[in-house]
Amino acid sequence: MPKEIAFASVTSEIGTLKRLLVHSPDSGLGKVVPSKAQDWLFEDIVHLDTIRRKEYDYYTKILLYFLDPEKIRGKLQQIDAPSANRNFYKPGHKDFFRSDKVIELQWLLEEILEDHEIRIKLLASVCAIEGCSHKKQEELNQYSPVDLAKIFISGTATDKSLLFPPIPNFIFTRDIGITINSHILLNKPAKKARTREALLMRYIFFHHPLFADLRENIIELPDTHQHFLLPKEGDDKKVTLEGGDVMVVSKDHVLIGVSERTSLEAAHQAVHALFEQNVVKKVSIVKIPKKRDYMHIDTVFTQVKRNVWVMLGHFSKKSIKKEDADIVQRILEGKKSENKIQVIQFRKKDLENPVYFDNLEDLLNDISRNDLGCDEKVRFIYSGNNEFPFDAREQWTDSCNVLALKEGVVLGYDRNDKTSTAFEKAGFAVVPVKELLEKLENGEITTDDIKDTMILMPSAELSRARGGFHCMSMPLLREPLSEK
Ligand SMILES: NC(=[NH2+])NCCC[C@H](N)C(=O)O
Repeated sequence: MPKEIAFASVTSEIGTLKRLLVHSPDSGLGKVVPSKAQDWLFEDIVHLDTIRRKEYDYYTKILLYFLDPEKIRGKLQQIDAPSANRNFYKPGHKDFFRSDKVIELQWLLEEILEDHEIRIKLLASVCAIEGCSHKKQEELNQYSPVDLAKIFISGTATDKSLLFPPIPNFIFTRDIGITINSHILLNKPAKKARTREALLMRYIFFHHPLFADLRENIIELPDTHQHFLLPKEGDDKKVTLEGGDVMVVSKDHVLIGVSERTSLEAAHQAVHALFEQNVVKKVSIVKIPKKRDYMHIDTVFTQVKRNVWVMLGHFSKKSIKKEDADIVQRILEGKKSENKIQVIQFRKKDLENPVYFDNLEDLLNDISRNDLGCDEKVRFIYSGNNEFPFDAREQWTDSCNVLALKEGVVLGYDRNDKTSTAFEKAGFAVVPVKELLEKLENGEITTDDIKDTMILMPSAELSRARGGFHCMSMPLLREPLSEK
Protein backbone atom coordinates (compact mmCIF):
# COMPACT_ATOMS: atom_id res chain seq x y z
CA MET A 1 0.00 0.00 0.00
CA PRO A 2 1.40 3.45 -0.80
CA LYS A 3 2.46 5.33 2.26
CA GLU A 4 0.11 8.21 2.98
CA ILE A 5 1.85 11.49 2.37
CA ALA A 6 1.19 14.26 4.87
CA PHE A 7 -0.22 17.56 3.63
CA ALA A 8 2.21 19.54 5.73
CA SER A 9 5.51 18.52 7.26
CA VAL A 10 8.78 20.40 7.30
CA THR A 11 11.79 18.89 9.02
CA SER A 12 14.62 20.74 7.31
CA GLU A 13 15.55 23.81 5.30
CA ILE A 14 16.82 21.80 2.33
CA GLY A 15 14.79 18.60 1.83
CA THR A 16 13.11 18.51 -1.60
CA LEU A 17 10.35 21.11 -1.60
CA LYS A 18 6.94 19.60 -2.30
CA ARG A 19 4.39 22.22 -1.31
CA LEU A 20 4.50 25.89 -0.33
CA LEU A 21 2.40 29.02 0.11
CA VAL A 22 3.11 32.01 -2.09
CA HIS A 23 1.52 35.28 -3.10
CA SER A 24 2.34 36.95 -6.40
CA PRO A 25 2.65 40.75 -6.56
CA ASP A 26 -0.87 42.22 -6.53
CA SER A 27 -1.91 45.68 -7.72
CA GLY A 28 -1.30 47.02 -4.19
CA LEU A 29 2.45 46.99 -4.90
CA GLY A 30 1.78 49.47 -7.66
CA LYS A 31 0.11 51.83 -5.17
CA VAL A 32 3.05 52.37 -2.83
CA VAL A 33 3.88 56.09 -2.83
CA PRO A 34 7.33 57.47 -2.01
CA SER A 35 6.20 59.12 1.22
CA LYS A 36 4.82 55.81 2.53
CA ALA A 37 7.41 53.42 1.11
CA GLN A 38 9.41 53.21 4.35
CA ASP A 39 6.32 52.88 6.58
CA TRP A 40 5.17 50.08 4.34
CA LEU A 41 8.63 48.51 4.63
CA PHE A 42 9.66 48.96 1.01
CA GLU A 43 12.91 50.70 0.23
CA ASP A 44 11.59 52.28 -2.94
CA ILE A 45 8.57 52.24 -5.21
CA VAL A 46 8.44 49.35 -7.68
CA HIS A 47 7.28 49.08 -11.30
CA LEU A 48 4.36 46.70 -11.22
CA ASP A 49 4.45 45.28 -14.73
CA THR A 50 8.20 44.62 -14.54
CA ILE A 51 8.09 43.01 -11.11
CA ARG A 52 5.35 40.68 -12.33
CA ARG A 53 6.11 39.87 -15.93
CA LYS A 54 9.88 40.11 -15.97
CA GLU A 55 10.62 38.87 -12.47
CA TYR A 56 8.04 37.10 -10.30
CA ASP A 57 6.51 35.12 -13.20
CA TYR A 58 9.87 33.33 -13.54
CA TYR A 59 9.62 32.33 -9.91
CA THR A 60 6.16 30.86 -10.53
CA LYS A 61 7.43 28.96 -13.57
CA ILE A 62 10.45 27.44 -11.89
CA LEU A 63 8.42 26.50 -8.80
CA LEU A 64 5.79 24.79 -10.94
CA TYR A 65 8.47 22.98 -12.96
CA PHE A 66 9.92 21.50 -9.78
CA LEU A 67 6.76 20.98 -7.73
CA ASP A 68 3.84 20.58 -10.14
CA PRO A 69 5.25 20.06 -13.64
CA GLU A 70 1.98 18.90 -15.23
CA LYS A 71 0.72 22.45 -14.98
CA ILE A 72 3.47 23.86 -17.11
CA ARG A 73 5.62 21.37 -19.01
CA GLY A 74 5.29 21.84 -22.77
CA LYS A 75 2.84 24.71 -22.34
CA LEU A 76 5.14 27.66 -21.81
CA GLN A 77 4.73 29.14 -25.26
CA GLN A 78 0.98 29.13 -24.89
CA ILE A 79 1.06 30.43 -21.30
CA ASP A 80 3.32 33.32 -22.18
CA ALA A 81 1.77 34.24 -25.53
CA PRO A 82 0.81 37.95 -25.58
CA SER A 83 -2.80 36.95 -26.37
CA ALA A 84 -2.95 34.93 -23.10
CA ASN A 85 -2.62 38.22 -21.22
CA ARG A 86 -0.81 36.57 -18.25
CA ASN A 87 -4.11 35.01 -17.23
CA PHE A 88 -2.32 31.86 -16.09
CA TYR A 89 -0.69 33.92 -13.33
CA LYS A 90 -3.81 35.78 -12.19
CA PRO A 91 -5.66 34.36 -9.19
CA GLY A 92 -9.38 34.79 -9.78
CA HIS A 93 -9.07 34.22 -13.55
CA LYS A 94 -10.47 31.02 -15.03
CA ASP A 95 -7.08 30.20 -16.62
CA PHE A 96 -5.21 30.64 -13.29
CA PHE A 97 -2.81 27.75 -12.58
CA ARG A 98 -4.58 26.61 -9.36
CA SER A 99 -1.92 24.34 -7.99
CA ASP A 100 -2.19 22.52 -4.68
CA LYS A 101 1.61 22.35 -4.55
CA VAL A 102 2.45 25.97 -5.35
CA ILE A 103 -0.45 27.41 -3.41
CA GLU A 104 -1.49 31.02 -3.99
CA LEU A 105 -2.95 32.67 -0.89
CA GLN A 106 -5.34 34.89 -2.80
CA TRP A 107 -6.99 31.77 -4.17
CA LEU A 108 -7.44 30.32 -0.66
CA LEU A 109 -8.85 33.62 0.54
CA GLU A 110 -11.39 33.64 -2.32
CA GLU A 111 -12.46 30.15 -1.31
CA ILE A 112 -13.02 30.87 2.38
CA LEU A 113 -14.98 34.01 1.48
CA GLU A 114 -17.61 31.83 -0.17
CA ASP A 115 -18.78 30.84 3.30
CA HIS A 116 -21.29 33.45 4.48
CA GLU A 117 -20.38 33.35 8.15
CA ILE A 118 -16.63 33.55 7.58
CA ARG A 119 -17.12 36.35 5.11
CA ILE A 120 -19.15 38.44 7.58
CA LYS A 121 -16.64 37.93 10.39
CA LEU A 122 -13.57 38.63 8.29
CA LEU A 123 -15.16 41.65 6.67
CA ALA A 124 -15.99 43.10 10.10
CA SER A 125 -12.43 42.47 11.30
CA VAL A 126 -10.78 44.05 8.26
CA CYS A 127 -13.12 47.05 8.49
CA ALA A 128 -12.37 47.41 12.19
CA ILE A 129 -8.59 47.46 11.79
CA GLU A 130 -8.78 49.73 8.74
CA GLY A 131 -11.34 52.10 10.29
CA CYS A 132 -14.03 51.74 7.57
CA SER A 133 -17.46 53.30 8.09
CA HIS A 134 -20.52 51.13 8.58
CA LYS A 135 -21.76 52.17 5.14
CA LYS A 136 -18.48 51.10 3.52
CA GLN A 137 -18.69 47.75 5.29
CA GLU A 138 -22.20 47.20 3.88
CA GLU A 139 -21.00 48.14 0.41
CA LEU A 140 -18.07 45.77 0.59
CA ASN A 141 -20.41 42.96 1.45
CA GLN A 142 -21.89 43.23 -2.04
CA TYR A 143 -18.70 42.05 -3.75
CA SER A 144 -18.10 38.53 -5.06
CA PRO A 145 -15.56 36.38 -3.13
CA VAL A 146 -13.03 36.84 -5.95
CA ASP A 147 -13.31 40.63 -5.84
CA LEU A 148 -13.44 40.82 -2.06
CA ALA A 149 -10.23 38.75 -1.77
CA LYS A 150 -8.57 41.18 -4.18
CA ILE A 151 -9.81 44.16 -2.17
CA PHE A 152 -8.65 42.72 1.16
CA ILE A 153 -5.16 42.26 -0.25
CA SER A 154 -4.69 45.27 -2.53
CA GLY A 155 -6.87 47.77 -0.65
CA THR A 156 -8.31 48.84 -4.01
CA ALA A 157 -11.97 48.45 -5.09
CA THR A 158 -12.95 47.19 -8.53
CA ASP A 159 -13.64 50.79 -9.64
CA LYS A 160 -9.96 51.45 -8.79
CA SER A 161 -10.71 53.66 -5.78
CA LEU A 162 -8.34 53.18 -2.83
CA LEU A 163 -10.24 52.01 0.26
CA PHE A 164 -7.40 51.27 2.62
CA PRO A 165 -3.64 50.76 2.41
CA PRO A 166 -2.23 47.85 0.43
CA ILE A 167 -0.29 45.05 2.16
CA PRO A 168 2.64 44.94 -0.25
CA ASN A 169 4.67 42.64 2.02
CA PHE A 170 2.17 39.80 1.61
CA ILE A 171 4.49 38.49 -1.12
CA PHE A 172 6.87 37.57 1.74
CA THR A 173 4.84 34.57 2.83
CA ARG A 174 7.75 33.26 4.94
CA ASP A 175 6.93 35.78 7.60
CA ILE A 176 3.25 34.90 8.14
CA GLY A 177 3.58 31.45 9.66
CA ILE A 178 6.02 28.59 10.03
CA THR A 179 5.59 24.87 9.49
CA ILE A 180 7.57 23.04 12.15
CA ASN A 181 7.25 19.29 11.69
CA SER A 182 3.46 18.98 11.44
CA HIS A 183 2.68 22.07 13.48
CA ILE A 184 2.08 25.61 12.31
CA LEU A 185 3.35 28.47 14.42
CA LEU A 186 1.47 31.70 13.66
CA ASN A 187 3.29 35.00 13.51
CA LYS A 188 2.67 38.19 15.47
CA PRO A 189 3.95 40.95 13.24
CA ALA A 190 6.16 43.62 14.74
CA LYS A 191 5.19 46.26 12.22
CA LYS A 192 1.76 47.80 11.78
CA ALA A 193 2.10 47.53 8.00
CA ARG A 194 1.87 43.76 8.34
CA THR A 195 -1.14 43.49 10.69
CA ARG A 196 -3.77 42.76 8.04
CA GLU A 197 -1.61 39.98 6.60
CA ALA A 198 -1.65 38.22 9.96
CA LEU A 199 -5.43 38.55 10.23
CA LEU A 200 -6.05 37.11 6.75
CA MET A 201 -3.69 34.24 7.48
CA ARG A 202 -5.37 33.39 10.74
CA TYR A 203 -8.67 33.03 8.88
CA ILE A 204 -7.10 30.94 6.14
CA PHE A 205 -5.34 28.56 8.55
CA PHE A 206 -8.38 28.17 10.78
CA HIS A 207 -11.04 27.94 8.07
CA HIS A 208 -9.69 26.64 4.77
CA PRO A 209 -10.39 22.90 4.37
CA LEU A 210 -6.78 22.34 3.22
CA PHE A 211 -5.69 22.89 6.82
CA ALA A 212 -8.50 20.91 8.43
CA ASP A 213 -6.22 18.15 9.72
CA LEU A 214 -3.74 20.64 11.09
CA ARG A 215 -6.07 22.76 13.13
CA GLU A 216 -5.21 21.06 16.41
CA ASN A 217 -1.57 21.72 15.60
CA ILE A 218 -1.72 25.48 15.17
CA ILE A 219 0.30 27.31 17.80
CA GLU A 220 -0.56 30.91 18.67
CA LEU A 221 1.65 32.83 21.04
CA PRO A 222 -0.34 34.75 23.67
CA ASP A 223 0.41 38.36 24.51
CA THR A 224 2.09 39.19 27.78
CA HIS A 225 -0.09 40.32 30.66
CA GLN A 226 -1.09 43.96 30.15
CA HIS A 227 0.95 44.17 26.96
CA PHE A 228 -1.14 47.17 25.90
CA LEU A 229 0.51 49.25 28.60
CA LEU A 230 3.94 48.74 27.12
CA PRO A 231 5.34 51.90 25.66
CA LYS A 232 6.60 51.39 22.13
CA GLU A 233 7.01 49.26 19.04
CA GLY A 234 10.14 47.19 19.37
CA ASP A 235 9.88 46.71 23.15
CA ASP A 236 11.38 43.33 24.03
CA LYS A 237 8.50 42.55 26.40
CA LYS A 238 6.01 42.72 23.54
CA VAL A 239 5.34 39.41 21.85
CA THR A 240 6.27 39.82 18.18
CA LEU A 241 7.49 37.02 15.95
CA GLU A 242 7.91 36.85 12.17
CA GLY A 243 8.63 33.71 10.18
CA GLY A 244 11.90 35.00 8.70
CA ASP A 245 13.29 34.50 12.20
CA VAL A 246 12.37 30.83 12.46
CA MET A 247 14.30 28.02 10.77
CA VAL A 248 13.58 24.34 11.09
CA VAL A 249 17.06 22.91 10.62
CA SER A 250 16.27 19.32 11.59
CA LYS A 251 13.28 17.40 12.88
CA ASP A 252 14.45 18.00 16.43
CA HIS A 253 15.94 21.46 16.19
CA VAL A 254 14.54 24.93 15.47
CA LEU A 255 16.39 28.25 15.34
CA ILE A 256 14.60 31.38 16.49
CA GLY A 257 16.08 34.79 15.77
CA VAL A 258 15.75 37.65 18.21
CA SER A 259 15.93 40.66 15.94
CA GLU A 260 14.35 43.90 14.86
CA ARG A 261 11.14 41.91 14.39
CA THR A 262 11.12 39.03 16.85
CA SER A 263 11.19 39.94 20.51
CA LEU A 264 12.95 38.18 23.34
CA GLU A 265 9.57 37.56 24.98
CA ALA A 266 8.24 35.87 21.83
CA ALA A 267 11.32 33.65 21.66
CA HIS A 268 10.87 32.77 25.33
CA GLN A 269 7.23 31.81 24.77
CA ALA A 270 8.02 29.89 21.60
CA VAL A 271 10.62 27.77 23.43
CA HIS A 272 8.00 26.77 26.01
CA ALA A 273 5.26 26.14 23.45
CA LEU A 274 7.51 23.99 21.26
CA PHE A 275 8.78 21.92 24.18
CA GLU A 276 5.41 21.53 25.90
CA GLN A 277 3.74 20.33 22.72
CA ASN A 278 6.64 18.00 21.95
CA VAL A 279 7.29 19.62 18.59
CA VAL A 280 11.11 19.62 18.88
CA LYS A 281 13.84 18.76 21.36
CA LYS A 282 16.19 21.68 20.83
CA VAL A 283 15.69 25.42 20.25
CA SER A 284 18.57 27.79 19.55
CA ILE A 285 17.96 31.47 20.13
CA VAL A 286 20.05 33.51 17.70
CA LYS A 287 20.32 37.13 18.76
CA ILE A 288 21.32 39.50 15.97
CA PRO A 289 21.65 43.28 16.07
CA LYS A 290 18.31 45.10 15.78
CA LYS A 291 18.95 46.80 12.50
CA ARG A 292 16.91 47.37 9.36
CA ASP A 293 19.74 45.81 7.31
CA TYR A 294 19.30 42.51 9.09
CA MET A 295 15.58 42.48 10.01
CA HIS A 296 15.32 38.65 10.32
CA ILE A 297 17.97 35.94 10.72
CA ASP A 298 17.25 34.70 7.18
CA THR A 299 18.72 37.96 5.87
CA VAL A 300 22.13 37.00 7.25
CA PHE A 301 22.29 33.26 6.57
CA THR A 302 20.41 30.40 4.92
CA GLN A 303 21.23 26.79 4.18
CA VAL A 304 22.24 25.41 0.77
CA LYS A 305 23.21 21.80 1.48
CA ARG A 306 23.73 19.70 4.57
CA ASN A 307 27.28 20.96 4.75
CA VAL A 308 27.00 24.29 2.90
CA TRP A 309 25.62 27.61 4.16
CA VAL A 310 25.57 31.11 2.72
CA MET A 311 26.18 33.84 5.30
CA LEU A 312 27.32 37.37 5.97
CA GLY A 313 31.03 37.42 6.86
CA HIS A 314 30.39 40.13 9.42
CA PHE A 315 29.15 37.41 11.80
CA SER A 316 32.08 35.13 11.09
CA LYS A 317 34.72 34.37 13.68
CA LYS A 318 37.29 35.22 11.01
CA SER A 319 35.77 38.57 10.25
CA ILE A 320 39.18 40.23 10.04
CA LYS A 321 39.81 40.67 6.36
CA LYS A 322 42.96 41.22 4.37
CA GLU A 323 41.96 44.64 3.13
CA ASP A 324 41.49 45.96 6.65
CA ALA A 325 44.82 47.47 7.44
CA ASP A 326 43.91 48.41 10.98
CA ILE A 327 43.42 45.10 12.67
CA VAL A 328 43.23 46.60 16.16
CA GLN A 329 40.28 48.72 15.18
CA ARG A 330 38.55 45.80 13.52
CA ILE A 331 38.91 43.63 16.60
CA LEU A 332 37.61 46.38 18.87
CA GLU A 333 34.65 46.95 16.55
CA GLY A 334 33.91 43.24 16.52
CA LYS A 335 33.73 43.21 20.31
CA LYS A 336 31.02 45.88 20.44
CA SER A 337 27.87 44.21 21.59
CA GLU A 338 25.69 45.86 18.92
CA ASN A 339 27.72 44.14 16.20
CA LYS A 340 27.70 40.71 17.72
CA ILE A 341 25.67 37.60 17.34
CA GLN A 342 24.87 35.47 20.39
CA VAL A 343 23.49 31.99 20.37
CA ILE A 344 21.89 30.22 23.32
CA GLN A 345 20.78 26.67 22.72
CA PHE A 346 18.11 25.13 24.96
CA ARG A 347 17.63 21.39 25.17
CA LYS A 348 14.34 20.08 26.44
CA LYS A 349 15.95 17.37 28.51
CA ASP A 350 18.30 19.78 30.30
CA LEU A 351 16.70 23.22 30.21
CA GLU A 352 18.85 24.64 32.94
CA ASN A 353 22.11 24.04 31.16
CA PRO A 354 21.95 25.72 27.77
CA VAL A 355 24.85 25.62 25.33
CA TYR A 356 26.39 28.91 24.13
CA PHE A 357 27.97 29.73 20.77
CA ASP A 358 29.60 33.08 20.16
CA ASN A 359 29.70 33.03 16.39
CA LEU A 360 27.49 31.81 13.64
CA GLU A 361 29.86 29.34 12.01
CA ASP A 362 30.19 27.31 15.19
CA LEU A 363 26.42 26.94 15.41
CA LEU A 364 26.00 26.07 11.72
CA ASN A 365 28.92 23.68 11.87
CA ASP A 366 27.34 21.98 14.86
CA ILE A 367 24.00 21.64 13.02
CA SER A 368 25.62 20.14 9.91
CA ARG A 369 27.67 17.66 11.91
CA ASN A 370 25.56 16.74 14.88
CA ASP A 371 21.96 17.29 13.71
CA LEU A 372 22.41 16.30 10.08
CA GLY A 373 25.19 13.75 10.48
CA CYS A 374 27.60 15.24 7.93
CA ASP A 375 31.10 13.81 7.66
CA GLU A 376 32.26 16.15 4.91
CA LYS A 377 33.87 19.46 5.70
CA VAL A 378 31.28 22.14 6.47
CA ARG A 379 31.67 25.03 4.03
CA PHE A 380 30.57 28.65 4.15
CA ILE A 381 29.87 30.81 1.13
CA TYR A 382 30.11 34.46 2.11
CA SER A 383 28.01 37.36 0.88
CA GLY A 384 29.91 39.38 -1.73
CA ASN A 385 32.72 36.82 -1.63
CA ASN A 386 33.56 38.39 1.75
CA GLU A 387 35.05 41.46 0.07
CA PHE A 388 34.25 44.91 1.36
CA PRO A 389 32.03 46.71 0.31
CA PHE A 390 30.33 43.96 -1.74
CA ASP A 391 29.60 41.89 1.37
CA ALA A 392 27.32 44.57 2.82
CA ARG A 393 25.90 45.69 -0.52
CA GLU A 394 24.91 42.19 -1.56
CA GLN A 395 23.53 41.27 1.86
CA TRP A 396 21.27 44.31 1.54
CA THR A 397 19.96 42.83 -1.72
CA ASP A 398 19.44 39.40 -0.16
CA SER A 399 22.54 37.45 -1.17
CA CYS A 400 22.15 35.41 2.04
CA ASN A 401 18.45 34.74 1.54
CA VAL A 402 18.29 31.77 -0.81
CA LEU A 403 15.51 29.19 -1.11
CA ALA A 404 16.44 25.53 -1.55
CA LEU A 405 14.20 23.71 -4.06
CA LYS A 406 16.11 20.58 -3.12
CA GLU A 407 19.41 19.92 -1.44
CA GLY A 408 22.08 21.96 -3.24
CA VAL A 409 19.71 23.69 -5.70
CA VAL A 410 18.85 27.22 -4.64
CA LEU A 411 17.17 30.32 -6.00
CA GLY A 412 18.94 33.65 -5.57
CA TYR A 413 19.06 37.12 -7.09
CA ASP A 414 21.02 37.76 -10.28
CA ARG A 415 22.30 41.11 -9.05
CA ASN A 416 24.62 39.70 -6.37
CA ASP A 417 27.59 39.12 -8.68
CA LYS A 418 30.32 38.57 -6.12
CA THR A 419 28.19 36.11 -4.17
CA SER A 420 27.60 34.21 -7.42
CA THR A 421 31.36 34.09 -7.93
CA ALA A 422 31.68 32.69 -4.41
CA PHE A 423 29.10 30.00 -5.28
CA GLU A 424 31.11 29.12 -8.39
CA LYS A 425 34.30 28.92 -6.40
CA ALA A 426 32.52 26.54 -4.04
CA GLY A 427 31.77 24.24 -6.99
CA PHE A 428 28.21 25.28 -7.85
CA ALA A 429 26.88 25.90 -11.35
CA VAL A 430 25.40 29.37 -11.62
CA VAL A 431 22.64 29.46 -14.23
CA PRO A 432 20.13 32.14 -15.24
CA VAL A 433 16.55 30.94 -14.83
CA LYS A 434 15.61 31.77 -18.44
CA GLU A 435 18.32 29.47 -19.75
CA LEU A 436 17.25 26.70 -17.41
CA LEU A 437 13.57 26.99 -18.34
CA GLU A 438 14.43 26.81 -22.04
CA LYS A 439 16.41 23.63 -21.49
CA LEU A 440 13.65 22.12 -19.37
CA GLU A 441 11.00 23.05 -21.91
CA ASN A 442 12.85 21.69 -24.94
CA GLY A 443 13.58 18.45 -23.11
CA GLU A 444 17.35 18.90 -23.02
CA ILE A 445 17.30 18.37 -19.24
CA THR A 446 14.89 17.39 -16.47
CA THR A 447 14.72 18.81 -12.96
CA ASP A 448 16.38 15.60 -11.71
CA ASP A 449 19.50 16.50 -13.71
CA ILE A 450 19.92 19.78 -11.86
CA LYS A 451 22.43 19.40 -9.04
CA ASP A 452 24.56 21.83 -7.01
CA THR A 453 23.21 24.89 -8.76
CA MET A 454 22.45 28.47 -7.92
CA ILE A 455 19.56 29.54 -10.17
CA LEU A 456 19.81 33.25 -10.88
CA MET A 457 16.53 35.11 -10.82
CA PRO A 458 15.91 38.60 -12.24
CA SER A 459 15.76 41.04 -9.35
CA ALA A 460 16.00 44.73 -10.18
CA GLU A 461 12.49 45.51 -8.89
CA LEU A 462 11.96 42.64 -6.44
CA SER A 463 15.01 43.54 -4.38
CA ARG A 464 13.57 47.00 -3.64
CA ALA A 465 10.91 45.24 -1.58
CA ARG A 466 13.78 44.01 0.66
CA GLY A 467 13.30 40.27 0.64
CA GLY A 468 14.62 37.31 -1.36
CA PHE A 469 13.20 33.90 -2.26
CA HIS A 470 13.54 32.53 1.25
CA CYS A 471 11.18 35.33 2.31
CA MET A 472 8.89 34.74 -0.67
CA SER A 473 8.08 31.17 0.35
CA MET A 474 6.31 29.48 3.21
CA PRO A 475 7.15 25.78 2.85
CA LEU A 476 4.39 23.39 3.92
CA LEU A 477 5.97 20.16 2.81
CA ARG A 478 9.54 19.07 2.29
CA GLU A 479 10.75 15.52 1.78
CA PRO A 480 12.60 14.36 4.90
CA LEU A 481 16.35 14.27 4.45
CA SER A 482 17.63 10.73 4.16
CA GLU A 483 19.43 9.44 7.23
CA LYS A 484 23.19 9.66 6.95
N1 LIG B 1 11.90 36.82 5.92
C1 LIG B 1 12.28 38.00 5.47
N2 LIG B 1 13.54 38.33 5.52
N3 LIG B 1 11.36 38.83 5.01
C2 LIG B 1 11.63 40.09 4.40
C3 LIG B 1 10.48 41.01 4.53
C4 LIG B 1 10.70 42.29 3.78
C5 LIG B 1 9.62 43.30 4.04
N4 LIG B 1 9.73 44.42 3.19
C6 LIG B 1 9.66 43.75 5.48
O1 LIG B 1 10.41 44.64 5.78
O2 LIG B 1 8.94 43.25 6.29
